[in-house]
Order: sequence, then C-alpha cells, then structure tokens
Amino acid sequence: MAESPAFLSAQDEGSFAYLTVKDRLPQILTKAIDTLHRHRSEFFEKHGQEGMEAEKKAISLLSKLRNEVQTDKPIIRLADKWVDTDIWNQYLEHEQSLLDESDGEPHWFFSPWLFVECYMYRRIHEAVIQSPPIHDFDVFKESKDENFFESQESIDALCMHLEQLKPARDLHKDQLKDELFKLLQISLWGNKCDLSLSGGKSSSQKTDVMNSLEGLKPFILINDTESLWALLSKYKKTAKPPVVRVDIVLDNSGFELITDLVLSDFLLSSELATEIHFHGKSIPWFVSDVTVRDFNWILEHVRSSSQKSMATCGADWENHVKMGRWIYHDHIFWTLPHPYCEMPQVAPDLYAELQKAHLILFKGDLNYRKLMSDRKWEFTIPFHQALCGFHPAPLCSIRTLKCELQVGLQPGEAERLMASDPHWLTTGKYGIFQFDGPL
Ligand SMILES: O=P(O)(O)OC[C@@]1(O)O[C@H](CO)[C@@H](O)[C@@H]1O
Ligand SMILES: [Mn+2]
Repeated sequence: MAESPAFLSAQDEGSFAYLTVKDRLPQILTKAIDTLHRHRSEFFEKHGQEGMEAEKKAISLLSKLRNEVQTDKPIIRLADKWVDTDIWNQYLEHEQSLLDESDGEPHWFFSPWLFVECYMYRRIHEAVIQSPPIHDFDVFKESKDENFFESQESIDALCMHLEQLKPARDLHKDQLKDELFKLLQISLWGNKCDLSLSGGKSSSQKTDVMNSLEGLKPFILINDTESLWALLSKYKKTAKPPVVRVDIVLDNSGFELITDLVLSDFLLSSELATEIHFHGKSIPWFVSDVTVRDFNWILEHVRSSSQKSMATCGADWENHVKMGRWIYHDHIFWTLPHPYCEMPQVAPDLYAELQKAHLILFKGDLNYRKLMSDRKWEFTIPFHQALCGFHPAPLCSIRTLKCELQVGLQPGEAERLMASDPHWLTTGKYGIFQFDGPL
C-alpha cells in the first residue's frame, strides 16, 4: 500500500497549523487566564482564601504553558493523576521514539499538529484539576453559555419549525426526505459556530439559518445526503421497524448542539431512527466542545425557556433521555490525540459500541482531522482510502472546512476553489457531507 503522507504540523511556516500554534493557541490560553482572573471574587466567596490561592496556582500553570508554546519548548509529561494520564505519557514516549537524535524532543512547532493541539487542551485540564478546590471549573463554560444566550432568536425559530413538523411520521415520503435534508444542512452550518476557530471570540448564530439554506447550497462541496436518505429510509420500509440506531459524535455546544438535538428529535419523530446515541467530551475541549454538563445545561435551559416552542421541545428532549431513546456517552478516547484508525487498538470497547450503530454522524472539523489521521492527503484521494480501515459502521462526516485537509474532491476542483477563494479550506465558509457506506 502507498506510503501515508506526512502529518499536518507547524513545521510548515505560514500554514494554518503554524498560525494556530503561533497565534491562536496562545490567544486561547490568554482568554482562559483572563476568565480565571475574572472569577476570583466568586472563588473567594465560595472557598475563601483557599479559592484565591487555587486561582493563582491555575493561572501560573496556564501562564507557564503559554510560555512553553510561545518559546517552542519540549512537550513534557503530564504530572496529574487522571484516568488517561498514562495513555498520554505513553503517546508522548511514542512520539519521542519516532525522532532522530538530531530532532531532539517532541516540541510545539515540530510535532504533529493534532498531537500538540490536543495536548494543549489536556494541559489546561491538568492545570485546573491540580488547583483544588476549583478543580472542576470549566474555563470555557462562560463562552459556551454565551453562545447559547446570543443565539436565542435562531434557536426559537428552529424549535418552532420542528414543532410544526411533528408528528413527522405522517409526512409524505417526499416531504420527509426534503425536511431531513433541511435539518442536515442546518446541523452542518451550525458547525460554523466554533469558538476555537474564533479564538474564543463570540461565534453565535444571529441570523435565521433556515432562510439561508438555498443561498448556502453552492458552498456544499461534497453532498452525500442521498446516501443517508437511502440508508435510513430503507429501514423505515420494514413492516415492524427494528431498532434503528444513529450515533452522533458531537462537536460544539451552544447553537450547534441545538441543531443536532433538533435533527435527532426529527429522526425519532419521523421514525427514521428509534434511538440516538450522543458522544461528547469527558473534559473541556477545543473551547466549545460539548461535555455532559453542557448537554444537561442546554436541555434544562431549553425546557425552562419562556418561549413556548423551545419549552415544548425541551420537555420532549428531556423525555427522550428519560425514556432511554436518547443516550449520552463520553468515552475518554474522544479527548486523546489518537487518529480514529487507532481506535480498535486503543479503545476496543468504544469501537465495539460504535459497531452497534446503523449510521454514525461525525460533526465538525476536529473529528474530520482525526478520521483522516490529520495527514496531508491529496485532495482527490478517496475518503474510504484515507480512513485507513476505520469503519465501525456506515459513517458520514458533517463538517465545515476549518483546516488545510480535504479528500474526495474531483480532479481540478481544489485548484478552482483556490483560484476563487485562497482561504477556502480554513474559514468555515464551505461544508461537506462525506459518506463511507456499508462495506
Ligand atoms: O471541530 P470544530 O469545532 O469544527 O473545529 C475545530 C477547530 O476550530 O480547531 C482546529 C484549529 O484550532 C481546527 O480543526 C478547527 O479550526
Ligand atoms: Mn469543536
């Protein structure tokens, strides 16, 4: 088999990976330090002098981390006692074993971008858990919650639309397909609301995304939604619908999570699926990614909204969880640095769990990078080949493009896009539905 291409890394000066490590990661760390600083009176009220000391310790640990990034220091072992500490330190040893004498140690502007970026978020977690009694503080919670509050109008419009569709099982087949495609597109464009790309600056959904779908269609570079329809409607035809399980590997909280919950509610109401499994992160991750606290917080805030449609949806969603139709998982693998092709070896239990799904939707750019091992594949290489054997079930990436990585394009397409928009790969302006079907 042909040699796999090199990993994206900050070795390539001027690349998006380079600009991320040089500019955006320090910016994200500065914002985290500022958030801790602005909460010091809360820490004092809650924990007294101990809380103040803890805030100072966390800030000093994050400042040290920021200095390591900015001065390209070696990547160092984790010193905390967390469930995944040993796995991380083994991964670091593996990275070290790949280097020649002359390369020295793994370091920020040399090692694979996927590794160093994931490592930075894991070091943020280390800094917080080593600072009791503020050890369970989420430095990104404020911006995730703000994204929800600032997107209220769009969220209410979306819930109203969903309410008008229900009970979706009575929809005529053509309308059912049309509505599914609309909600898939809304879930796709919800992925633009990503705080790590914006470096933590607000990225809430202020416009009514439903009325902009037609205008956004030209920006969908790969659209395999017909394959999703064929797969899901096939099950619907069965006389006694068996269990039809759809897994969603979540990305960002706030508006994007709402679009994923609306899609999930529709999948159940239309009987295109009978259960939805959500996969979130076990620690705060890439600024806006969903943790179980975010998931429950969003359900609770939608249910308790003063807007009738939101309150009705929120009550339905909490009921789906209560009745076991919506199941939330947060395996530690999703916050490790490994590409997904290594899941069978690193997390066989998770791989076996995903094999129970009839369809897996991977939301967002980081999931795409991990599906593709964050390598510099040719734009025209087939998606299935770049997955390097990862295929627990039929799967689809639903992502807006925010890094210099895309496969499965037609010859000449990347060149055409580059000519018309030099930043087509990294602004989130373009999106894909890329499907790897039944084997
Ligand atoms: O997974 P998401 O939320 O769609 O995007 C993650 C992201 O913001 O982080 C990396 C850059 O820091 C890129 O993969 C992408 O820009
Ligand atoms: Mn994200």
